[in-house]
Amino acid sequence: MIELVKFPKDFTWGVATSSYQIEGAVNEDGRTPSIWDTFSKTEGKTYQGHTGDVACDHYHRYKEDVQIMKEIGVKAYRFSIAWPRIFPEEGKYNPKGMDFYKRLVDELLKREIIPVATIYHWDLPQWAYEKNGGWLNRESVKWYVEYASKLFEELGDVIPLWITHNEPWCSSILSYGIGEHAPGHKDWREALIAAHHILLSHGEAVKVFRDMNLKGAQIGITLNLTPAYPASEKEEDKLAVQYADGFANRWFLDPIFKGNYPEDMMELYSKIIGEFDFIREGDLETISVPIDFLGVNYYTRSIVKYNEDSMLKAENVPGPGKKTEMGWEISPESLYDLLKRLDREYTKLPMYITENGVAFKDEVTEDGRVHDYERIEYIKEHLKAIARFIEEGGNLKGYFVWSLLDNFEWAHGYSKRFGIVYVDYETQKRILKDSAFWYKGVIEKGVIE
Ligand SMILES: N#[N+]C[C@@H]1[C@@H](O)[C@H](O)[C@@H](O)[C@@H]2O[C@H]12
Repeated sequence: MIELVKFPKDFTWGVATSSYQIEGAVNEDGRTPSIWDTFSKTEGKTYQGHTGDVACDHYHRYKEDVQIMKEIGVKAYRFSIAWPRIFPEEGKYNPKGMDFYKRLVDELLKREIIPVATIYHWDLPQWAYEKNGGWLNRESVKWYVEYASKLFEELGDVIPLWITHNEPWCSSILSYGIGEHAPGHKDWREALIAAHHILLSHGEAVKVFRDMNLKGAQIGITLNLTPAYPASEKEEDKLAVQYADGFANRWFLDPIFKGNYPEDMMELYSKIIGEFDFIREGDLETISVPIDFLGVNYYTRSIVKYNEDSMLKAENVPGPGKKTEMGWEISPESLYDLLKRLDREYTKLPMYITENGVAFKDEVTEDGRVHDYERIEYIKEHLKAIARFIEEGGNLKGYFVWSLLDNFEWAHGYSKRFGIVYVDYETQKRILKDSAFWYKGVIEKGVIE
């Protein structure tokens, strides 16, 4: 007996991308460098020195890509807007840069695909970084609000869903603390300062959004969340989970939904960074202004054991499940656990899975196809976890596959393929993978078998 898992008729089936990862055209129509242009051109920062100079050439091929979305039947397209196209210099608006997004949105609306815009997906203008370190400078909040306000003015009447930030954990901790992403700093105090200013900019942008009273438009934020599990039943491993959870999840969930940073993490971090003198009166009220939805990016879980020598008192141990090309354990059941926890402890607001997907070694076979069965299996199992949550009354409104296209996977360059559409970077030819055809069927029927 084949088990059929049904989704609500109005479920939002989508795909997601981001500007620096697919657009290319880095010097076109007034765009100036972002921190990722600089970082990717810095020796040793990306796989084989790959950059986003050309990427998927989406800036020129966007009509073809929107047509592909139509063929797959997606209902919504989550893309990000490149800040350096809109404000190539401080205070200098670039209408030509905005015009690209107006053309893109027109194409989407012509095909009845809902545009979902991420305001910041990591491509900070280089000019902002050069003013005392970008997100380290509290002025970044002002620059960001000026940028977001212009987007609301110019596109607020045609884009119904706005995401202020993509994965603030990555644009602060990974970028200013761990150093794997642009601008590549390795300073814990800087990481927490950047996180604070990014969250503050989120809150200030939401306030402006509310004041503009954009009919039918909603605003939220996308967090990458990684549920942590203990390596054993030992009390010390459970303590390791508490800190791993605070590090990955609560440091962002708590200020947004509870109006405070988690006490246990403040105590832990204060031993490393000293005073939290960058937090001012009223900041947490701003950060926790009400939003309309939460975007959740989910890829994997973590399993941790206690390690006295680690700053977080936690050390990752590999999970028993199958691993992806990124080395991440496949754990759809942890997505179910995560959603139930968010519902229980944080919010009853609508949620969207704004990214879920997987990298495997995709190859074009002799028949000219890409038989990515493992990706179909991955998406199917995660959709089943989502369906179970919805079945139990969970307020989950949509799912965006990461990604529409194979693209520039940050420090991994083009070595990791996440797309449901294969990109031959030599020719820029697009090939719908088997997963794209499978996803088309799921969208058409609203069920998975
Ligand atoms: N890695 N990985 C894939 C994917 C990345 O390509 C996106 O840009 C991020 O939002 C998030 O990290 C997830």
